[in-house]
Amino acid sequence: VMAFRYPEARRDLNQVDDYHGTKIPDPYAWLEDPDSPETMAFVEKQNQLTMPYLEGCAVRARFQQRLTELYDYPKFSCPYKRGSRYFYFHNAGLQNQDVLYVQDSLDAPASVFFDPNSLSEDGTVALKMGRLSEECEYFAYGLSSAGSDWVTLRFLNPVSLAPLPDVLERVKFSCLAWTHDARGIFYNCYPPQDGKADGTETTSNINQKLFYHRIGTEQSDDVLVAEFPDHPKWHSSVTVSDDGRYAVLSITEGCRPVNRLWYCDLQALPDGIQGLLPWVRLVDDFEAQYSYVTNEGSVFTFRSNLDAPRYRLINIDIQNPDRQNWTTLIPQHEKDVLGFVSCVNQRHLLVNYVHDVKDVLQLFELSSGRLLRELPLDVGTIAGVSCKKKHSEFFYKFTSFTTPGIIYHCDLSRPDPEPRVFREVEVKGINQEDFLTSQVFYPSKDGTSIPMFLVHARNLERDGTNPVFLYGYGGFENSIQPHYNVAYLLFVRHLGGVLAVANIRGGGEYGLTWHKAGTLDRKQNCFDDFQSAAEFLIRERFTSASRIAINGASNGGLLVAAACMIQQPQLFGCVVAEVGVLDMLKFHKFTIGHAWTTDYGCADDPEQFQWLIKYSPLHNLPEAPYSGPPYPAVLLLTADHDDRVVPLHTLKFCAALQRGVGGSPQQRQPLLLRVDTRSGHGAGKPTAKAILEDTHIFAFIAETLKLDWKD
Ligand SMILES: O=C([C@@H]1CCCN1C(=O)CCCN1C(=O)NC(c2ccccc2)(c2ccccc2)C1=O)N1CCCC1
Repeated sequence: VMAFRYPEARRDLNQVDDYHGTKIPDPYAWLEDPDSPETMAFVEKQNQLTMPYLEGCAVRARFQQRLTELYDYPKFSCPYKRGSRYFYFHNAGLQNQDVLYVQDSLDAPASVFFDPNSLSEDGTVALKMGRLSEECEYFAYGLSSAGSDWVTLRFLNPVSLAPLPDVLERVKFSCLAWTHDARGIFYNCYPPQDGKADGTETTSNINQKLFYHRIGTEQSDDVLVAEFPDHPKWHSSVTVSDDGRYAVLSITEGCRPVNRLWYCDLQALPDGIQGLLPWVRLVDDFEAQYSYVTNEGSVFTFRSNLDAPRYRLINIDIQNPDRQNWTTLIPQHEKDVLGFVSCVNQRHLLVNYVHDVKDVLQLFELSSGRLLRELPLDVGTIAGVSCKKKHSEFFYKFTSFTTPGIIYHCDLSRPDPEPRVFREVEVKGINQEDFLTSQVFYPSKDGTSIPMFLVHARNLERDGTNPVFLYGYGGFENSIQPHYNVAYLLFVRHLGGVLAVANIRGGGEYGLTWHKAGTLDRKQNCFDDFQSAAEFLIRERFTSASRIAINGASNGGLLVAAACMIQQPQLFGCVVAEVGVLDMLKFHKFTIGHAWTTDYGCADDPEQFQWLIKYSPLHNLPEAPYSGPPYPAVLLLTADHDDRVVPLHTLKFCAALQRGVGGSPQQRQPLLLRVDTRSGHGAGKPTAKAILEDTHIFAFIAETLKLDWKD
């Protein structure tokens, strides 16, 4: 008898697509319409099966109570000095959204500047972006609802807090750059589209445009300053230079770390910004990335990966723009990756390096590129920096798996500038001494050495029985560095687990070569690296296959749900796949999916179709009747307003999984789907939803791996 009766899902056997001569059935294509009664019924039935199971997990109540207790600690961002005042984000502990405060000095009383919690009952309206004009005349801010990428821009007077009537709609993936005269702001928006635009639609986002909005005017009067009708996939982003003179335009196509670099001398515009700007095309190809750092007159400094996969700083004098005149300000490091770079104190550069996935912070001289000093930092990650060229002081926030956050303050105008602890946050109830963080390097299938962080109790017995929570991402040059997560610590402390974070290829941990090695026709390297992590943990007697839970979200959902579960079902005991990319043949058709072809390729291309069909989760599941090794327990998560990775990926995959594997009598472990509502891909998720989701994830892991709570 089957352990679970899964909801029936209609299979439309007439739905067969032809990919360059190969016929591919797509029987659940009807699930691609989020608004059809049939799809809504499918979602309802899945939640009706899953929610009772999750509520019924033995440790759920205990985990939720403990997680809520430990989550309830005060959180602070670095302070940002704007004008004569300081602004910072703060969360008392369980507030759904962080609140923006302002104070006249670092030790003056603070008052609420902007509180997104007042904008919705359930905390699902989030402050996605905010920008004060140069002299603090105005505050521009973007709100998103229910987890969608769509943003509405509004403005307020930063002293009186009085709202302005200006409202800008259809904003998405936008820059927010004031001209220094504070008369207006550059931003991006999309043309009007048929149907909804609330984050539940799957309509493709193309033809993004760049506008200049003058304060006090209607959005319909905004000045179109850049558009690319011949390149519907292009994104543009403006930075106004530190001296306020130049609009620096970065043009990207998809998610490759490369961009064109155009600029406009705003002072040379006879009548100001009246139409398409006379952009000067400093770099007009997609060979490398150029990120504006600062400029001294006509000499611009860029962080670039041109002939430097681990990045370097180059200077370009726009009066002599030919490539042979470009110079190197800070050469590429022979091992470490150049991270963020910010100008501070007029003549210094605050420079971050990543050394074996751990952050380093150094101060350089802008004029010479000379290293001045290293700033002290424990083993971990810089979670935030606040500095401006015109300020002599700066702040940076340190975090790690066991440190919630330490904010440092450094003032370079002092004779002996030493960073000092500005704010250190403690978490009641967690003793940092209980945990041991280590970094190991393990061989992947092709012999490549892969870094992995481990966090476990000091007295861990390596007897092969410890449960493991193995997390990975593996794409888009996204590096997974140590970060504080209370749920991870509860898994270690109360479920006796080992947290493992594998820095697999596709990320940016070792620069472009690491990223490229996990993309396109080499995407299988990500899956090999992740499977090798599990094999290493078993070989080193941390654990055994049935005790391993793997988790990943977004591109990480592809990693776990698909490649690892399907390719090695016997290697894992539990899989939690969040908002995953699971239909690799059709992802480019929905919302912003077309931007991901830079990592994945596209099934429209015959050669790339061959790469994708080999690992696409939806297309590599067993067909019923299945008699292979039982699958791990599976929890699939998605949400109705996820317009980054639309829920259809997960819905179709769930239907195919439950039919292909769920019908087998050997399949004792659950294969479940939970679709959340008024929730999206993750950004801006309210605290209440985040706690509930982490509770469900770890309660499911505890239940299916049969873990007991230990106080
Ligand atoms: O969500 C994602 C991927 C991962 C990184 C951002 N992303 C995105 O899909 C971002 C979507 C929109 N977007 C671009 O298409 N280019 C970005 C960009 C930002 C960060 C990294 C790469 C590109 C951009 C826009 C304007 C100016 C400059 C850059 C951007 O925000 N995925 C979901 C699953 C697979 C990949």
